[in-house]
Amino acid sequence: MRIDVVSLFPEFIAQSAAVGVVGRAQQRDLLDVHGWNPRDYAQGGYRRVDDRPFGGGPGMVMMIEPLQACLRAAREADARPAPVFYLSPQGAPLTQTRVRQLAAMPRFILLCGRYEGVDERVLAAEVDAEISIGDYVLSGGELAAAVVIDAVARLQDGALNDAESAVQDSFEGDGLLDCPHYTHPASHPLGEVPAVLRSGDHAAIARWRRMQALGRTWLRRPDLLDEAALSKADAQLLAQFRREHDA
Ligand SMILES: CN(C)c1cccc(CNc2ccc(C(N)=O)cn2)c1
Repeated sequence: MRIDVVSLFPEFIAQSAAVGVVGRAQQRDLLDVHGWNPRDYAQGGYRRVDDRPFGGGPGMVMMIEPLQACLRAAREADARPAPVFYLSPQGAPLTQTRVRQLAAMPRFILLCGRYEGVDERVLAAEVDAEISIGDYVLSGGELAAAVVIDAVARLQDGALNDAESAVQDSFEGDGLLDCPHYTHPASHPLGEVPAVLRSGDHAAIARWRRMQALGRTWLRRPDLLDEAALSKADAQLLAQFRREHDA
């Protein structure tokens, strides 16, 4: 998979994509992240990339020309068609379902805004969809781009080794929150590890973990818990959790 990122700070993107799971995915040729700087496509001595907003008001707006030239260069760097996604607070909220869709694409381009954003005509002409990583404002789209890249990278086949891919089975797999996790020591002043996890009874362990995931989703994020989507076994486990919780 190839991801091209248009940003005034491409070094930020390159550095964040060089470490951890994303860096390893690149080393394994599962992913290619390329940064592009609109300033390299700005004409004139000052290499201007932003200007004052029409209609007045604070801040600056990123200009059309450098962005359009930079997007063209990024698009033409690879023969495959490339959707362009703009990271902005006005975008569609990023969900794991959306991450799975993005992770299945051969390539896409991420456009990172700075200042007050980009000229609306660029969005209309060049951007296929806007993505928001949450309802808050950052000083630039780069951190949001890094989030998208990380979430997509870990879904590439071969990116996670067995120890890490356990997480895929929980929230990412079925829309529930994760169950609690414990490791050595079994006894500690902070408390004991639940006995079931040390019982060796793998069916009971799987049931307990599922019940915990269902229960925690019910307690913390009932909006994620679509009763209809629950199997009969899930509904029974959740009912048992709620009985024990209310007891
Ligand atoms: C209107 N405005 C301030 C603005 C408009 C566009 C881009 C930016 C760059 N900052 C970002 C980008 C994304 C997110 C997110 N939530 O995904 C948060 N902040 C700011």
